[in-house]
Amino acid sequence: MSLFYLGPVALATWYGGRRAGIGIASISCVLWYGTQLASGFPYSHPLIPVWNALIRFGFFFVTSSLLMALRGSLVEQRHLARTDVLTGLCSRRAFEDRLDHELAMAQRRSTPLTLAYLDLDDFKAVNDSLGHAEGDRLLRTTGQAVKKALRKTDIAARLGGDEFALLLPGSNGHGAQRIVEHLGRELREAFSASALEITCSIGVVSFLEPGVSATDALAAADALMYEVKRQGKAAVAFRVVGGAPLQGLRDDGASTGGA
Ligand SMILES: Nc1nc2c(ncn2[C@@H]2O[C@H](COP(=O)(O)OP(=O)(O)OP(=O)(O)O)[C@@H](O)[C@H]2O)c(=O)[nH]1
Repeated sequence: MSLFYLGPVALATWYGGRRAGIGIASISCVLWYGTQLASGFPYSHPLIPVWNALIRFGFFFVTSSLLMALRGSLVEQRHLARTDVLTGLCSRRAFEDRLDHELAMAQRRSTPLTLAYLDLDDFKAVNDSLGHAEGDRLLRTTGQAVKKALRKTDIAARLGGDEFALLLPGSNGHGAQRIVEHLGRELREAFSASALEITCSIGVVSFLEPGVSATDALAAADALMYEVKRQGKAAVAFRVVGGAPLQGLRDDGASTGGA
């Protein structure tokens, strides 16, 4: 009988929250109390059915509270898994999910999409010379500058260490160039405000005819960023994949300016 009432209480708590759970628990106890009275059972004391109803309500209340705590902790775990705690940007996992989704949308709508891969230059030296806490502060500063530079529809992530990724849905090479230039200004401002001589290397790949997998897209932007590192760091390289080459943008990964 308890389980008969417990099911709806648990479901109401899980999907509707504590109030809904307590509401259903109260209704269940009243109904149960009513059926006990209606059964005509000869209780040794008239208050026994009331006592039973209170005990059941207490049981439902505790169950409901435990379920709420469990649900809260699951929601928090999920949020933590999808967020980079240090910067508040997306985690790698969340970013890859969004990239998958945005690539599928871009393919369906035949719209372009740009992916940028950013890595701080000589970040290890900051950690080594100024300490890990200062390194963390720099990562947070970078995350804030990235957030400031992006549009609401763009997505940014810290993939790990000093590596960041930016996803710019709907942006072709020219649109991405404007955003990345804006990002460069934000980063220079943020770094100079922190009195740190820091630069970064960025690889920006625009997919004009998306049909590429998330893994390959990320690998292409990562490879382009490494090409910038190899050529001396502190620069941005743009690359356009698919469609006709755009005027003013090299599609061979050439460096186009400092970051
Ligand atoms: N402060 C801090 N450091 C981190 C964190 N995660 C990784 N690191 C450090 O970040 C550094 C990453 O260095 P790399 O990107 O490999 O090298 P780099 O010095 O930036 O050199 P280049 O990438 O070649 O310019 C390593 O020293 C890691 O220990 C973190 O969360 N906080």
